[in-house]
Amino acid sequence: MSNPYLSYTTEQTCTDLETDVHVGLSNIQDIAKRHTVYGDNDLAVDDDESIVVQFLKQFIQDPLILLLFASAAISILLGNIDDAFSIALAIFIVVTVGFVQEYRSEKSLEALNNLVPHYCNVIRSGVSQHVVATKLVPGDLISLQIGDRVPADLRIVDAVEFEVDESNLTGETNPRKKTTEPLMSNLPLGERNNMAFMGTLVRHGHGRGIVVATGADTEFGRVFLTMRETEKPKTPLQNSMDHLGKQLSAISIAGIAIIVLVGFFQGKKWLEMLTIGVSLAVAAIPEGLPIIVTVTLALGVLRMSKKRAIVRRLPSVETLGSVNVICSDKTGTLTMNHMTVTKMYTPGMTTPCIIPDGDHLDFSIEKTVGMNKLLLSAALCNNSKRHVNKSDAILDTTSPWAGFPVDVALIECCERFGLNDPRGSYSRLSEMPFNSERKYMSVITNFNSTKTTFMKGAMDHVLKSCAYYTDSAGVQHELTPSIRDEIRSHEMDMAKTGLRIIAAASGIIPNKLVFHGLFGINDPPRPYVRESIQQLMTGGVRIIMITGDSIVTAVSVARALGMALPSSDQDAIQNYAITGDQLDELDDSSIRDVVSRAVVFARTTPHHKMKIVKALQSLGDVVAMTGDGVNDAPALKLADIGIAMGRQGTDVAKEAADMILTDDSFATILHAVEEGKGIFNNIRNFITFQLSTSVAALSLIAISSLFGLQNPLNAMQILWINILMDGPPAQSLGVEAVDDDVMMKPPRPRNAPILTVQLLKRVLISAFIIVLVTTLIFTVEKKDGEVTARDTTMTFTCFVLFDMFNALSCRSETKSVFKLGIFSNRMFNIAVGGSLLGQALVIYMPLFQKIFQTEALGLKDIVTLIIYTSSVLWVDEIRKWYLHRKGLVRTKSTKILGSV
Ligand SMILES: Nc1ncnc2c1ncn2[C@@H]1O[C@H](COP(=O)(O)OP(=O)(O)OP(=O)(O)O)[C@@H](O)[C@H]1O
Ligand SMILES: [Ca+2]
Repeated sequence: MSNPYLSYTTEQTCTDLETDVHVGLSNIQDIAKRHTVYGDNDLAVDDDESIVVQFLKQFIQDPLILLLFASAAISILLGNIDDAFSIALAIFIVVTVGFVQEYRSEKSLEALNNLVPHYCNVIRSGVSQHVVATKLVPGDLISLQIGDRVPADLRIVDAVEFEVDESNLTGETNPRKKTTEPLMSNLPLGERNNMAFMGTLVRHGHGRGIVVATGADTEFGRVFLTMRETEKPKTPLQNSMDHLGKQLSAISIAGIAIIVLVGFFQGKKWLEMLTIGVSLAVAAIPEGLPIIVTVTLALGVLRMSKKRAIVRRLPSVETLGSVNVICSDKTGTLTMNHMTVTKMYTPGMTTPCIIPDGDHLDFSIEKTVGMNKLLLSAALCNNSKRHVNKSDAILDTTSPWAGFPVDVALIECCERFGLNDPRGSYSRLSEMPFNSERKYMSVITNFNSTKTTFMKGAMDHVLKSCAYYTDSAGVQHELTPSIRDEIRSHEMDMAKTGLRIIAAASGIIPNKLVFHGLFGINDPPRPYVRESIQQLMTGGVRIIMITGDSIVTAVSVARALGMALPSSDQDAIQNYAITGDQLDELDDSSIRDVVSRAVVFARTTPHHKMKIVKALQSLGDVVAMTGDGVNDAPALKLADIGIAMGRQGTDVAKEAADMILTDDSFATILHAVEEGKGIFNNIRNFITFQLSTSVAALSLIAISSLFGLQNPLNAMQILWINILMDGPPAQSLGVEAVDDDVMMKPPRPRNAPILTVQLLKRVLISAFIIVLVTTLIFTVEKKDGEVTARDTTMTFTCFVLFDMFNALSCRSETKSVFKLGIFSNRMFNIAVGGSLLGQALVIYMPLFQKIFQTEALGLKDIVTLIIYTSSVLWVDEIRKWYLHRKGLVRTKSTKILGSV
């Protein structure tokens, strides 16, 4: 499809869209009108099918339901209207419960899509504003910089080394350079160089563009609409659940076929056998299993989002429980990224001068000429800006300055020494901006018509460019090797206390600058990081720090945070820490050796992150990696779980990541890993519950058929049991709160099966008890030889109560429900309460009595049944107690005892 804006000049584009290339749209009413015409700039599409149609579809989708309908029809033909009515009602209930669950699962999946709002910078009335991208309208003027996601389809009106990565739209992996020139209007998507498309990512430079299409009208919107038709990819867990479901179906159908055949040969009524067979199939096949898994995953993700971790892809939830290495950057994730200068050093000082804490500007430190030169370089080589708008601040500081935290710390230090921002009097001729590869910043300025270079940054980089130094009196000397050593040893001393070191220099000859001294900058650890690291480590997760900072500073901070380092600095630095440069000199096998034991990677550039992740993965580790920058994106993609910083991270990093931390804090990763492990436990718990019910129901009928007994449960009762098994009680096991002890368990191996021997044993034990006791009750009740309504009611109620007690004990695999708190899962209480109420209606309400062929039971009956059926809980409690006694379960308390 051609696009007219391709061939328009920028002026024509503006005229056509009635906007301005410099100030953007200005009229608020006009913007509102455009918004009503074009709608929100997003891709949310209404479901084309009404909820009623979706519901009705359920009746014809499942072959088993159709079979049930058939048996209802046959019942009518044979004149058994009552039976037909009962079956029809049962179908209705089964389908409704299934539908409600599926509908809920879809709604919660939809909610996931709306968790990460996109922001963008729009210029309206000439003022730049940070707004949610959904509010954009055609004609809006957008400014974009490196790391941004393009919020709508734009005709570019301004481009400075502007390169956009369009791989998610065109598949082309090389970023495309953009221009403002008019082109032919029928170019293919990949060659439309004067346009930027929604969802693509800015990789270089900066630019501006006019919105020409929003929402579903964008190129991405078109692709999205066709994409929606194709099925959503499933997570590995969902796939294995589908697989498990199929296997169980095959087994059940074989079993049911045998039951029906045997019954038939025994001369039972074939219609009754057919109905029971089909109901049993409905009950024994856990068709609800995949749905409950999806809902559990989705609800887990929503819960995590409340704890500030936003999972962008459902499969990541599963991976979280398997993560055994977390690579974290230091600044901003482990530390606050809130920096203050606490020490200053100029050559000649015996000890660095300590800058007292506090806000007051007047303090009694004599500012030497040398210190003044140091401060001046730091102030001139600085990009911090005064806040225009307080609400713009991304950081929680009260500082009136915005910019790189190092720059802010330095300019604030200058202010405290009474040096007011001197940048106005020195015009800046050029700049080498700071980035994580360069590790310094320098500017060339013009003052009184002399060109002077000012530089600040990591010490090694600065010292390399210096040939002289100034002493406290400001006198210039040659930088001899012995002075260099002296400076290094002071740097070392300051870094050992965890301070980040920034050196500063200035001079007229670019490669022979004059060294002025060092700043020691404090960046306190974030709260709870130490505790989180501790908990993760006890849970068998290795924590690795990967930082751009110096090795000494990094080791010191790592140790303060309780990471696994020896107490001697020498030992720690030599054996457990390594710099990026050293890493570059190693071959693949030595790298693997290093990453298997190193705790700190210092002076790294973003490409080292990839190397480290690759090496860890080749060792079989499941790696989580944090990052924020454009250059971190490849490593984030590569890691098993890429974690982007929601506040300070770029859109590029966020798009590459699987999870986003909305508070940028390491402690949040702990919560996410906890949830990941917990969700997996919950899934296993309800599988245990469903399987034991299913096995018990199937065996009960099978046994009575094989021994030529009458059926202990009729079709309606079996269907009712199915609702309990597949429905609310099972689902409520999926939202069980994460157990405290979960972090004591080691991460789950990458491909660990869900059905373990232990789980199957537990299923079989419970099923065995249920079948045994239920058969017993049935035989005792029908002593008179005749199966009466009372007999089946007792058997039926017995089975249902068993199911409830079984659900209760399935709330945890290893922990006593009395320790969990019997009423601590609210959804469980509601589900079980509802089920019991339903059961009461079924046996006491005349209408239902007729349908289910039941009879009212006396209080004594109920008490007897409760006593019998609680056995399944007691036996499981004994099993749990035994596990603890044998020390087969690690809990918080055993660990604490063990470590004392
Ligand atoms: N704004 C700046 N100007 C000049 N030099 C800087 C600036 N910020 C940091 N540095 C220097 O660059 C070094 C490395 O910074 P870099 O940004 O690579 O690490 P970081 O990203 O802050 O740390 P981490 O990787 O732990 O988040 C610092 O140790 C410091 O010496
Ligand atoms: Ca960083």
